[in-house]
Amino acid sequence: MSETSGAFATTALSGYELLADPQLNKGTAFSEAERDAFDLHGLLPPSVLTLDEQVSRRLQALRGYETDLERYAFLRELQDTNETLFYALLVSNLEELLPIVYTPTVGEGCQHFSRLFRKPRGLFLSIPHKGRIDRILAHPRFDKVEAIVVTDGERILGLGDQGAGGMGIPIGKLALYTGCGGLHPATTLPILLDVGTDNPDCLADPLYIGWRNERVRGQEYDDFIEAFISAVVKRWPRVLLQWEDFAKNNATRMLDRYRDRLCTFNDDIQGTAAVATGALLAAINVTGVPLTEQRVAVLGAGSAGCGIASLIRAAMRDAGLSEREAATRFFMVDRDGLLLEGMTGLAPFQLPFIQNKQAIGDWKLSHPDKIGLLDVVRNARPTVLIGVSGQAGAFSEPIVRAMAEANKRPVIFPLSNPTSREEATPADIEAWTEGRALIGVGSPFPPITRDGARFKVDQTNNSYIFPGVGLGALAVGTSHVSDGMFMAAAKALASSSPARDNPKHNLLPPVSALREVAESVALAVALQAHKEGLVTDVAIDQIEQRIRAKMWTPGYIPYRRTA
Ligand SMILES: O=C([O-])CC(=O)C(=O)O
Ligand SMILES: [Mg+2]
Repeated sequence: MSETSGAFATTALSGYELLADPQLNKGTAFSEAERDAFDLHGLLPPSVLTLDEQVSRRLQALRGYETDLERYAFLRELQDTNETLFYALLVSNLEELLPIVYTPTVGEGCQHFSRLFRKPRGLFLSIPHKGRIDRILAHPRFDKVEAIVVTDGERILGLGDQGAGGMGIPIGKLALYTGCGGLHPATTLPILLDVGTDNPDCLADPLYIGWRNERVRGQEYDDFIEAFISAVVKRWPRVLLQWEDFAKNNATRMLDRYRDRLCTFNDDIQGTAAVATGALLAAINVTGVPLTEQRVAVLGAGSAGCGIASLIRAAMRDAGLSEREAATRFFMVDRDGLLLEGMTGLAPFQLPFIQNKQAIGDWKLSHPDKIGLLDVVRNARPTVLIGVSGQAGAFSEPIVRAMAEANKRPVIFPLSNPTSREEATPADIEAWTEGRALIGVGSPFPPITRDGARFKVDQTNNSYIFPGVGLGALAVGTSHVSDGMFMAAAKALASSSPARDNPKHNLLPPVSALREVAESVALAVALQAHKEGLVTDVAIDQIEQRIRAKMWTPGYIPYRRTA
């Protein structure tokens, strides 16, 4: 184990052991003095490089690969070899590397996880080892853990059940916690809860690395989650735990069950809601249509879709709409069409957003028994269309054209991930709306041409929110993560919108500015937590300083050897 004290760190590791520790390894950047002290001569080539030199060497190697999956594997290997270098490379090339470390390539990384697995990172907690969770968490390696991202791999992006391969997602999310939110890598821990998989390809794959079993459900599943959360809270009482890519019913159930017990949130429900709400608030500056006059159609009425609707509804109430009136502004479309009064099989979290039959009594319908998105757009004339359905192409030309007919500046956010699952491409939306739409996409796309110039479409991804929420929550040690904190995050994002100064500019800051975005989101979130009484031991005038102090910038510090 190592100890850091300001200008230097001490460790008892030496030789190969030191080089094999990704948190301590500096590779060719170990100085002559360190090579003397830690018996590294001969194990390293003689030339001593700087971190900058290492970064440019790695960048060159990275660019030489043919596919993004190869680049993903290269970066994962680097992360498991030398974390400081990995983060120095990431932070100085966010725009280029985020699509590899994170969405969309991380999705492929999950699909190929069993092939790519090299070294252990994070924890795999599986049903057969339920009785051992305490012992596994007890390892001193995890003493510094403050932030956990956990998945059970059942709904990985829009790619469905990836079983243990889902581990790629917590690893990728935490890379952003450090790269954008500045949390020290030693404080982060990715966890995969291996409760089996119902993906037949995984089950049939002789090289599948997960627990080869159908998914455990019902009471046994709930008991396992309970054992996990109890062990986590016992080991790290103040930990921040982010739920990621759980299937819709479990996502909402677990959030409801545990949000009062620890400092926790669900990124797909709350993070996605905050980025969508922030981008919508920014769009209002451009369209001039106030929140109180917005109507919102959402394709995909799962936990993410209903999370978005909840936060926008809360913003509408803040803007002066009554609870009742605000509730009528949402048109949620799922597999069986528009969520409507009298439908059976609705989940509790969908109930606040069902339309009543009277309200749609005069609609002209092409399919009265199942009201699809096109009928919704033609009749309800929404001002905003959001997709979290995972269905590529679901925003068809007639649907997008109907949005353009109903609105001078339609707001269209196909947010499904990865790129292959997006409801429409920015280029198509641009063409079908004669360039009038305000577009936000979940995954990165190549720039479109607008007014004769290249225009980068906003990646309206929860990466604009969760690193800042985590940073803000941890910097002030908030006991819980409230809905108000996500509203504060959304508003902070909207207030950093480049479109505020010029309506032709983007709704969101560029990906290259995600570190600054995280810092301002963190400040808003921490101030809100303070206002809600969720912070007990940090004075309000210390908050900004706490956040800054918590942000680690990747760099090497000298080592001294202990016995
Ligand atoms: O990971 C992302 O890019 C956004 C997200 O949470 C999801 O799609 O599940
Ligand atoms: Mg997710």
